[in-house]
Amino acid sequence: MSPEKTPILKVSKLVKRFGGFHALDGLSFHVVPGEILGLVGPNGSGKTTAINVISGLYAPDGGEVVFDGASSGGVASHKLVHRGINRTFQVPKPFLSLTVRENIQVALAYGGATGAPSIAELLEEYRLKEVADRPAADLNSAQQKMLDLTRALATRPRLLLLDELAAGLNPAELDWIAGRIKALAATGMAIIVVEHLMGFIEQITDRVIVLNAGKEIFEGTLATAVREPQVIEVFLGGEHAH
Ligand SMILES: Nc1ncnc2c1ncn2[C@@H]1O[C@H](COP(=O)(O)OP(=O)(O)OP(=O)(O)O)[C@@H](O)[C@H]1O
Repeated sequence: MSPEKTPILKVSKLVKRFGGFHALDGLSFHVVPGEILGLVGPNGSGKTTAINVISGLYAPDGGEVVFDGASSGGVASHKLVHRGINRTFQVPKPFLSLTVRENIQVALAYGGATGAPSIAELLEEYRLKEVADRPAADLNSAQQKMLDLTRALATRPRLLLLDELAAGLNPAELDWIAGRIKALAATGMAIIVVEHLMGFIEQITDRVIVLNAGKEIFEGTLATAVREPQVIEVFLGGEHAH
């Protein structure tokens, strides 16, 4: 990460409520181009909600999201895709009856991004070539995750949000996808990773934000985070999100 770079995303005092419950309670952070930022924290601490607000799935109830110098909070997902934000889902939802190739074709057409990778490149790079002409319904869960990633990449995001992409992958697959994610960041893409697998987070992130109850309780490297008493307490069940 180059600290002198201008952030591509700035989140300030973000609030998201569900009824009276504050899933995000004044969250602030930024990410710069080429950086891989980890969002970690116990179950229910607000990680996926943060991704959902930044990607336009939910409008914030307070605070500000600024992407590439313009306010983006409350802007619909499809508009944000065209502005350069895309994401993967904890549970991918491909068009099950379409083939893998057709799913990627739909994303390429939808994104309409100049300089987007080709279908052939995406199939090759994300190990989907062998299953290209099979319906997405036939894929195993690791392949579904890769299809979801290629769908996002087909729109050529400048900010990519990865929500538990690594969950369910075996150690060899984890190493391989860590390399792919680092290669994407090396092209200048900003990447936010939500993940429970700490080894994986340590391997790929430049910096982490630790969340608890919708607030940041730590910002820095994971190696430092795991020595912070407040972080340890939260993970071991002291002052917990629930
Ligand atoms: N659509 C929703 N309606 C009501 N409550 C919600 C909704 N989405 C999230 N929540 C609540 O907000 C809190 C934060 O959820 P969120 O999914 O962001 O946590 P998380 O840190 O991603 O957790 P996990 O690690 O388990 O995925 C939880 O208590 C959750 O139940």
